[in-house]
Amino acid sequence: MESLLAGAHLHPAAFSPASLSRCHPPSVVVRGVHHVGGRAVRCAYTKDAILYALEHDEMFNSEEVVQWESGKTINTIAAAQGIQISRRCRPRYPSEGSGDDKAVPRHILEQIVWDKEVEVSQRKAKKPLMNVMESSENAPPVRDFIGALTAAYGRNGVPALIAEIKKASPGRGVLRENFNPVEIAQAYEANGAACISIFTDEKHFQGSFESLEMIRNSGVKCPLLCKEFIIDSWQIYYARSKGADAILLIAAVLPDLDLKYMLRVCKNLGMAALIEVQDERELDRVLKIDGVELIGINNLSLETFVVDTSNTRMLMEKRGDTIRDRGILVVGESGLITPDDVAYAHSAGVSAILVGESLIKAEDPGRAIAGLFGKELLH
Ligand SMILES: O=P(O)(O)OC[C@@H](O)[C@@H](O)c1c[nH]c2ccccc12
Repeated sequence: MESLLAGAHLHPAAFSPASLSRCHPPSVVVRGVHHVGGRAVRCAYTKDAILYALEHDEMFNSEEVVQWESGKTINTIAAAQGIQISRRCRPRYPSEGSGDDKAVPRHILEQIVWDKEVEVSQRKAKKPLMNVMESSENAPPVRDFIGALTAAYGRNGVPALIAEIKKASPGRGVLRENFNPVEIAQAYEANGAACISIFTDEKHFQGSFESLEMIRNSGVKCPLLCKEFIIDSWQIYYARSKGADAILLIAAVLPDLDLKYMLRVCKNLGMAALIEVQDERELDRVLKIDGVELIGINNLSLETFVVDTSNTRMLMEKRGDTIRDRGILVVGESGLITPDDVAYAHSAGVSAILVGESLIKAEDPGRAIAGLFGKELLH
């Protein structure tokens, strides 16, 4: 499966423009047999990998293409996995079809994803994959996100804190008027946050990649999570190029093959992936994937933006044993405000928590950390 990422073992004749024009970002679209040293190895190629290979003339000895995975559309594949988000697949290449502009999103998450498709296609047009890959190579070195969480948990005996920087959210509007992301990050770090999560989505959360980059260049040492709605591996390279050490992958948005592929992209870049689930079905999908190290259980429904803090406990009761056996670290996410909330999440079995609103809204977000835990954190 090495070719999954490299995209470098393909024969151009196997891929007609018509097949590439299908609407499949960036899932695996084709399976093939690749002959290595006389041995046939089954491979899966992503559309990005194919396009990358086509664009860069990196064609080697692909033999036979067995079957287009894409007899089905991405939406059919996703729906069969319980995903409620449809992809509109805005045109990226001239041969690709356009989305249906009159469609109405079913809920806020679908709206966000549709907006993200437009944003990413525009960003990609300005900075193609090759350029962003190159910038990611020149980015400041990756820091160990999971290591920082584990160390902080060991040090404090309470779940490690991923403190979040977000100016606004669709459910709550603007959370803080006087908003200086670098100052907040420094205050979080000084008060014992293990890692920092930075919203980069502009349209719905008023975040930016500039804040991520500024925080990374400000001397803050905590590993940084790029909090983005990732739908395309291009965004992972982009996040890395801006100094991110980890990214978020949302199981409600991404079909299994995208999760697997993107996890692999992350690992190749040395980054961590926080894979976020909100229900049992998503958790079971994620637990089937090899190499998962970090799962976030969200108490926030991304369809309704309603919070239920018992969600983490409920899912841990059901799947905690498997999670522990696999050595996966779980992050409890959203709606945590008081030391009792933290204790509740801890007793459910999480080793880390992701907290935004209750810190951001406080007059002094740094000092609010001691209030959240009921004690000062060591760092
Ligand atoms: O601000 P809160 O309730 O402390 O939650 C933080 C974080 O969990 C939340 O921002 C979040 C986690 N995953 C998401 C996905 C989309 C939107 C928001 C989120």
